[in-house]
Formats: sequence, structure tokens, C-alpha cells
Amino acid sequence: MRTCERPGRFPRTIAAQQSEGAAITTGVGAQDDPTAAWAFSETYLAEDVTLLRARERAAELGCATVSPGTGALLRVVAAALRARAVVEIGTGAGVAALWLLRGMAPDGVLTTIDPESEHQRAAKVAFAEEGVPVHRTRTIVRPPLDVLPRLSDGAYDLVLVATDPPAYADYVEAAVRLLRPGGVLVVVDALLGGRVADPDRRDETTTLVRRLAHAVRDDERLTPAIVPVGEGTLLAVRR
Ligand SMILES: C[S@@+](CC[C@H](N)C(=O)[O-])C[C@H]1O[C@@H](n2cnc3c(N)ncnc32)[C@H](O)[C@@H]1O
Repeated sequence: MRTCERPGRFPRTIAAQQSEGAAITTGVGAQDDPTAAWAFSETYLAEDVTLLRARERAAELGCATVSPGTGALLRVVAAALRARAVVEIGTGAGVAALWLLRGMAPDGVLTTIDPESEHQRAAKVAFAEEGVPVHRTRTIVRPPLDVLPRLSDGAYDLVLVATDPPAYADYVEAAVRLLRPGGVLVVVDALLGGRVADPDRRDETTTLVRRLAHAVRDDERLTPAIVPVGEGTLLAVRR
């Protein structure tokens, strides 16, 4: 029988490994360097001057941003969905927003929420430099939990959660309500750069994010996956 396995690289199928209770081997062999693979995926697409300037403003504000690889993934998801209605929780200086807007339908509207007016101002500068028509962004300077209940149920193609981890669970619940069937939830920092995968890391933030990953995995309303890009990116399709 022909198999799709490459000799010496995938010695057994994943199903066979699982049935034997063995550790799962992946496409990265022992001789390969996963750090180099990660670095390649993060630099696969170069960022242009508008994104780099948005990153500079974020650094000046001490505001974290999504990685270039995560940004590219966001653009792909937005483009695959032909997204016309997107919510971002945690605008920052607008780096993720720029990637999203580049993937969304030309008439798509990004609603982006952040309690910090300075961050929102920086994001607006980025949108202006990008030449984004003003009607394509709704920037809301408020605590997201005040705003999210006012947004329509089942009306959004994509919801991005990109804030501080302690608030994730509330935002994910709101996102599930906002998404249409087939819409996609994205949560950044879902592996906290690897801490979530380490069972010995039991600090409050790591435990919280690990619990969230398990809750999303077990939520029957969602079809999830975690992609090891950036600090780890959780994706889930609303059923
Ligand atoms: C990591 S930054 C967002 C980065 C942005 N999405 C990007 O990649 O360019 C997180 C943002 O969340 C905001 N934030 C912090 N705590 C928050 C909270 N509890 N709820 C909502 N936003 C919060 C901060 O003001 C900050 O701008």
C-alpha cells in the first residue's frame, strides 16, 4: 500500500503514535531547528514602512504588538472570510488593525476598542498613513466590557482578542456571541511564548491562559486550533 509518509521523517502515522500512547513526532525532525523554522515564518513576509512606523509608535508607548507572522495570519483569515465586519479588542498602536484591514473586503469595517486614548490616537495616525477611508474604522475609547454588550449578536466575521490575558475569558465569551456561524475568533498570546505548554509553569497568568485554551477546546460552539506563531495564536470557528 502506498503511504504519504516520507521515509525517515514520519516513521509512523500520527494515528499509530496516538494509539500506542507515544509522543507525537512532527514534521520537524531532531536534526532540524524549530527556532529557525519559527524565525523563517516570522520574516516570511517583510513589513512595509507603514507597519514599521506603527511598530515604532507602539514601542514609544510601551505597547506590545502582534508579531509579523501573526499579522500575516490575521490578513489571511480576514481575506479568506472576505470579512466585512471585524471587532478588535485591544487596538494598541494599530499594527494588527493594519494587517486586518489589508485582508478585509474593501468596504469592510473594523470596530476596534481600547481603553487607552493615547493608543487609539497612535492607531488613527497609522490608519491615516495607510490611507484607510475614515468610514472603514470605528475606534472606540472605552473599556471593552462596556462596549461589547452593545454590539449586535451574530453580526461579525472575525473577532480578535489582543489585550492583557486576565480579561481574555470575558472577551472570548463576548466574541462567541458576536460571531456569525463560520466566523472566526482569534486570541493572541495563547501560548505565552511557550509557558502555557510547560506544566511546571503555574503562575496566575499562565494558568489562566492555559484554562482558556482548554475551555475553548471543549466549547461545543467552536472548532479550535492553536498555531505556534507569535506568542501562540488560538483560532476557533464559530459553528
Ligand atoms: C498588546 S496591545 C494590542 C496590540 C494590537 N492589537 C496590535 O497588535 O497592534 C494591548 C492593548 O490592550 C489594551 N488593554 C489593556 N488592558 C485591557 C483590558 N483589560 N481590556 C481591553 N484592553 C486592554 C491596552 O491599552 C493595549 O493598547
